[in-house]
Formats: sequence, C-alpha cells, structure tokens
Amino acid sequence: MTLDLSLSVGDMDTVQPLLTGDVEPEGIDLTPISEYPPKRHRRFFRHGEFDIAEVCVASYVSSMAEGEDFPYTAIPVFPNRKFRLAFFYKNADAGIEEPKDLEGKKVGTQSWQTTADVWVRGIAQEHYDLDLTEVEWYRRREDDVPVELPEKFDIQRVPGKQGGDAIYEPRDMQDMLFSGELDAAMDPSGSLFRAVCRNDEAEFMFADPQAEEIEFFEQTGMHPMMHTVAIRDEILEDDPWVAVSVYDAFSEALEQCIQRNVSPSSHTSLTWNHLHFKEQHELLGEDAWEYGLRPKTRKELRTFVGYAHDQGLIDREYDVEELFFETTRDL
Ligand SMILES: O=C(O)c1ccc(O)c(O)c1
Repeated sequence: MTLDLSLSVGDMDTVQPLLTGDVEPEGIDLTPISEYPPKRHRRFFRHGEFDIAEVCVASYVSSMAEGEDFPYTAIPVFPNRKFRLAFFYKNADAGIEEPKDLEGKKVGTQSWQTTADVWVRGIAQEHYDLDLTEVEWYRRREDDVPVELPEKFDIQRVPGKQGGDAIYEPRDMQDMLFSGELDAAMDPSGSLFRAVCRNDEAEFMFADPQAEEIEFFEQTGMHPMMHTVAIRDEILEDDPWVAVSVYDAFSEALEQCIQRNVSPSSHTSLTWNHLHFKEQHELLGEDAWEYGLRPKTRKELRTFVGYAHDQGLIDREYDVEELFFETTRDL
C-alpha cells in the first residue's frame, strides 16, 4: 500500500525531478505543489497545509522553543543554499562604506525570521563587526512562527501604503531605499537585485559581492543553507520509513540536477552553464550541495543556530541532532 502525501517545494533545479515525477519517493504517491518561498512557508507554518514542505530554516528552529508544540520534524535535506551577501543593498548617497557604518541607520529586512536575513545579519556582526543592537530595523512581514523578540533590538514595521484603518500593506522597500528613507535593505527575493542593477540610486553593499562571498567561503568553508524539509509528525509516528524514503528521493533529485548542470546540453539558455558549473565545482568543492549531517553541514547548522540565538529567535542553542528526525541523522 502506498501513502498519498502532498509535497510543496520551490521551483529550483535541485527539486525539479520531484515536481515532474521523474523521481518518486518509494512507497509514496506524491502530489507535488510548487509554491514561492514566503507564501509556501506561511501556508505550512501558519495554516498547516502540506504533509511535506521545503521550509525556512529560521522559522523551523524558532518552532522548537520550549513549551511550543509544532507538529513537524525536519530531515537533513537543504535544497536551497546561497551566500546572500549579494542580496544586501545600500542607498548610494547614505555614506555607507562598510556594514559597520549601518550603526545608527535604518535598514530594511523581510521578516526577522527570513533565513537569508538571519545569515546576513549574523555574518555582518561576526565578520564585519556590526552591532545589530545599534541599527534601526524595519521589517515588512510578521514572522511565520511568532516569537517574542528581545527589546535590545529596535525593530519597527515598514510603514503602510495607506494610513488610517486600511488593511496594512507595507510600502515598497525599493521606493524607501531609493528615496533614502531606508539607508540599506536585505531582500532575498531578487526584486531589489533587479532594481539595483538598473538604477543608480542604490548599490550593492559590497563593491564586488561575488568576491566577498568567495572570501567568506575561503575563510569559513560554509555555503549557507536557506531551506530544509519538514514532515508532519503524525505521518512519521505511523510510518517512520517516510523520513528516509523522502530523504532518498531528494538526494536522487539533487543527483539528477547535478548531472544536468555538468552537461553542455540543450536544457538551458545559459550558454556557459557547464563552464560556470565547473568553476563553481572548483571553488566550492564536490560537497557544495551535500545533504546529511556531514562535518561541513554541521558547522553551517551550528553557526546558523548561534546566529538565530544571538538574534533572539531561539531561547537556547540546539544541538544539530535535535533538529532532525532520528533515523536521518546518520545517513
Ligand atoms: O522572503 C522572501 O522574499 C524570500 C525569498 C526567497 C527565499 O528563498 C526565501 O526563503 C524568502
């Protein structure tokens, strides 16, 4: 007998074979649903949709707070990794040379719990000496897993488009950054990236973000994970084999993705994709996208948990093992 389960993931190449049905987890008849990250995370964490979902690591660790009983557990699969220093922008006239100059300034972020922004804030603090408590933060969205944030952080809501009793809709971060109402902003969605590439009012925080990211990798060996995969506990309680079956399916999908990327074939309009992949492989190593709890991934998770703790998202620094379903800790 097979189980009928729903799965929501993004549309990244790492998970495409699960969306197309080219890869099917053993014993499971999957209904795959592709959904854009913030909406997918909200639907899973707030509304309990989907049996299995690719989710934001920060909201997942926040859901583990003592006394809370969120009904899902992750497996060590990380379909989306990015350095994110290229997703950090400044107003061109704000007089910001380096992240430390953001002390006393206004900085936009998505939700406090957006994993990409947790990484960027943590790296800015650890590697660029930015005191996060000295920044005036503006967030666009409430966190998907509500937590009480420490008062030492000055976090305000981005002003709404309309005043009065109108339903709150945050003002556009691009307008606020370009006009100088925000001195800097973080945006993992890519919409500020496109705007910054086309306009002079704002710039990348780092003059050469790719060089900055490569240096970060050379110093730390980390390729930050954005997402993990969570499964509803009621399924794992009845059928614990689902965890390894889903892990294996994500691993097979990743392998197929890598095989496509290395081939100079006709599946992409990126003319130099195979050469770009070769360059990435030489820079980041064979395990750039590894799944499972190997030493590199353990370091990334420990660092992330430390950042999440420093930033008030979790009340203690969880051990890496605690984060994942028991049978998937040693795969
Ligand atoms: O909050 C966002 O916009 C956003 C965008 C892309 C992501 O991968 C993500 O996790 C969040």
